Amino acid sequence: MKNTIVTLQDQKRRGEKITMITAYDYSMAKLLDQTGVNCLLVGDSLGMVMLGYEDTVSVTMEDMIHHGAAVAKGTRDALVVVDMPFLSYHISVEEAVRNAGRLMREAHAQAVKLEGGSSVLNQVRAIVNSGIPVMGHLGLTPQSVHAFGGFKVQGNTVEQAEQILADANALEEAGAFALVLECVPRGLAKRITDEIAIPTIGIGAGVDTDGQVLVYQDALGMFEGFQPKFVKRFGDIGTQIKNGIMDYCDAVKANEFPTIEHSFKGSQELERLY
Ligand SMILES: Nc1nc(=O)c2c([nH]1)NC[C@@H]1CN(c3ccc(C(=O)N[C@@H](CCC(=O)O)C(=O)O)cc3)CN21
Ligand SMILES: CC(C)C(=O)C(=O)O
Ligand SMILES: [Mg+2]
Repeated sequence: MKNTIVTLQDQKRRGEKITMITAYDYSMAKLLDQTGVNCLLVGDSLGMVMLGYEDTVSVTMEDMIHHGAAVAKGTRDALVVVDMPFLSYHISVEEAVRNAGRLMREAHAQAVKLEGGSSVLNQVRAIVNSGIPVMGHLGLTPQSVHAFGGFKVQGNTVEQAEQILADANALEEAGAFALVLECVPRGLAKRITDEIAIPTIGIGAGVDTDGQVLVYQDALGMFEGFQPKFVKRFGDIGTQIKNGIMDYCDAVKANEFPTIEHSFKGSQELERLY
């Protein structure tokens, strides 16, 4: 069944956990969608897991549209949310609305996600007013990695925690339909989840958020760059890929692949000649 922003909000009301996983291309989106996962996130983490960058800062609108459109094509049931990349919503409210609109029109997103609290409230209001659902993202907001001095847990001082709580309330007030909480202490995530009416989706935010999100390469053992503490491996697809392709290479070298079943017989006319 098609998931919408309304079904996600109903899940919070009913106390039913929300599931979200990243997706970046057509064939993977098609597989992931068949699992019944509620939400596919075309994350700007694609810069790191698909393009090999050190962080997400270099990701462009064109990258997000390219991958977003592929995911939308492969998805039937999940809600497709596309990240707004660094600097696509900071320069002006107008640019933010234009870029959110491009993600809807050109990537066929059903909602957009952007990072930050008090500094982006005008943008959130304007995008929501144009009819585009907005998901917020607080805590470790990776587009600010250089301001944070690394990918570090956020909200560990009382002052920081109060700011994140205030930002969560302000995002709800500005019209966000849901909120990602990344790398914050679990008590803070619980407090926010209890205090706001919109669903919270955690990544490294403990067990009490209304839902969870992971990068699929982390969940399936397909990314060898780093493994944050919040990741659990639910599969070992990296090993399966390597073993499968080693078997393929061995079979080619041993003349065991292809066999006659994988070959095309020529026409009768051609069979006489070759
Ligand atoms: N593959 C992948 N998975 C992710 O979860 C992810 C990305 N890429 N790219 C974008 C951001 C970056 N993220 C990250 C990256 C590293 C840590 C990390 O190493 N965290 C340390 C905690 C460091 C500290 O607070 O001192 C950890 O041990 O979890 C956390 C989030 C989350 N996002
Ligand atoms: C990790 C999630 C929340 C994200 O923003 C991304 O994948 O880009
Ligand atoms: Mg992101």
